[in-house]
Amino acid sequence: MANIKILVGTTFGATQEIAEDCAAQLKALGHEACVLRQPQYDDVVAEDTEVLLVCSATIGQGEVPENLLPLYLELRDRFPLMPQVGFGVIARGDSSYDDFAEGGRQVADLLRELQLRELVSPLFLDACETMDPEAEVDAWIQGLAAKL
Ligand SMILES: Cc1cc2nc3c(=O)[nH]c(=O)nc-3n(C[C@H](O)[C@H](O)[C@H](O)COP(=O)(O)O)c2cc1C
Repeated sequence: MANIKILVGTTFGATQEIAEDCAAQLKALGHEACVLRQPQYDDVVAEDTEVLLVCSATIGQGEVPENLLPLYLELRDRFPLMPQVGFGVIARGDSSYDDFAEGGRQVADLLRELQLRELVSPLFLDACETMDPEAEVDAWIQGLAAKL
């Protein structure tokens, strides 16, 4: 059983719903999962953090949503190395924009720099293609859970 902290980056709420679905599925598989809508630096670097699951949309011109941005910037500034922590990223965007899913990509890049272990490749969700990504998310979570 793993302790999974789900960090949400959202502006309009769609990615929050995805994060809640992930939490429900991970709990059904016997893991501990909590969704952090305003994730703080201390939550992330806490000793009980085993896995970070980042569910992030993109806003502006390829930017991390405002609710996740302070944590992103603090991690980038303070640069805590966390090789003992695993991670996965769900990056939601819209391919009609130039910088598709760039917010999630930026977070994934930073977590790699901080030496977290990438458990599975990021899942990219295109709001332009599918409004209801539940099946894709469920399959991806199964893949993640197999690595825990
Ligand atoms: C003003 C605005 C800017 C956006 N910029 C981007 C972008 O640069 N790249 C991208 O992939 N998606 C972009 N999107 C699309 C959102 O990421 C997408 O609609 C997503 O589903 C929103 O998720 P949320 O409801 O969790 O905020 C933008 C949407 C808006 C409204």
